[in-house]
Amino acid sequence: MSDVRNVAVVGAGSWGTALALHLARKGLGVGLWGRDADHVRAMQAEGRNARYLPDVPFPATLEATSDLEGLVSRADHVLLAVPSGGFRAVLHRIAPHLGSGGLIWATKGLDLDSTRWLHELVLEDLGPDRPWGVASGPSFAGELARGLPTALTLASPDTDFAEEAMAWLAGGTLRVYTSDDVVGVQLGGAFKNVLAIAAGVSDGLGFGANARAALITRGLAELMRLGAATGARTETLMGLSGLGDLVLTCTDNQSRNRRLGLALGQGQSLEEAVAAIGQAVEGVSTARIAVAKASALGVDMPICSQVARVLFEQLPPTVAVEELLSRDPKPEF
Ligand SMILES: NC(=O)C1=CN([C@@H]2O[C@H](COP(=O)(O)OP(=O)(O)OC[C@H]3O[C@@H](n4cnc5c(N)ncnc54)[C@H](OP(=O)(O)O)[C@@H]3O)[C@@H](O)[C@H]2O)C=CC1
Ligand SMILES: O=C(CO)COP(=O)(O)O
Repeated sequence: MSDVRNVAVVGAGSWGTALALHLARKGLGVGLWGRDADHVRAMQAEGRNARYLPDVPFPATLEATSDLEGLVSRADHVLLAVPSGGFRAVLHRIAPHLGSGGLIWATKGLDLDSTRWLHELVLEDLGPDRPWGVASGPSFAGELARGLPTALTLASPDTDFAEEAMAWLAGGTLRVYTSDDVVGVQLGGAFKNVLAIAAGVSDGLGFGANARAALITRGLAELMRLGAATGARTETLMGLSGLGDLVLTCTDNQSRNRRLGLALGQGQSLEEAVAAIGQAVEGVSTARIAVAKASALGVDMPICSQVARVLFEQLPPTVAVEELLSRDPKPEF
């Protein structure tokens, strides 16, 4: 039984709100920070997050706030759920105000400017003594928010902290597994978004189930090669935060990354598609990072590279697929 009573959830989008709802339903006191004061006032007045999860009312134990510094200074632990593009700035902002507890983030992505893993930013800002961990896995916000069964992996270099965090995060319909493979868990969560765009493009072009399954498995091969070059463990990439999340987001239209790909495959521009989705589509910036990592590490990532060319070089999706199919023959592994 955990003695954690108060958790600060930073980021009042879909995922932060879903996690906050889950924790509040477990009986924890949860403060949910949103950056937009008008949005926070609306959540306080309506007792729900009409912008991101309109159908799920807040329990009495969940309070929205725009006082970030006050919230994190009072919390036993902090759960960060902002998009990767805002991670660094929010981390800088909260670092001087954290209480004595740990930091967990549920962001999927890397730092675009530096292409560094988020745990490297955390170590730089919070130093070696602050316990931290990253939570990732196949988890659509709407499903967790509605109390549907979900499983995540929580990775931390500190095994005791991972077990403690698991105790207050898990329960009800959320099962949490621990891991110490912090690179593997971040790698799967981030780069599957690029592959979900690829699967969406394929389906948007009207290609069939064969093509989708090929993209998922050859995409997994790209994750494995990147993992081998960065120290991730194969079993992590075959687990919830790798294959689990890859299959989820490549096959279900709740995925915003897959929906972006569908729209591109059906002829929409990147700008039109991102605007229509209106929420974080992390695979766009992660596609740039994939190209940078593949080149810096000498890793072959043809699907991720073609996604980046479709996104940023106006390569027509049909040509991207033709080029993938006409690559030189080679052994599967
Ligand atoms: N949604 C999901 O099912 C899941 C999402 N994730 C991950 O969680 C992270 C957050 O995504 P999600 O909640 O879905 O995104 P949403 O688009 O639903 O919400 C984004 C939230 O972050 C805020 N925000 C946007 N940019 C910044 C910034 N620069 N600084 C501070 N806050 C910012 C937005 O504020 P505003 O409303 O004012 O724009 C909004 O509250 C992503 O990394 C995503 O991959 C992980 C698992 C599941
Ligand atoms: O990461 C997610 C589910 O695990 C959410 O995927 P999207 O960001 O593509 O919606």
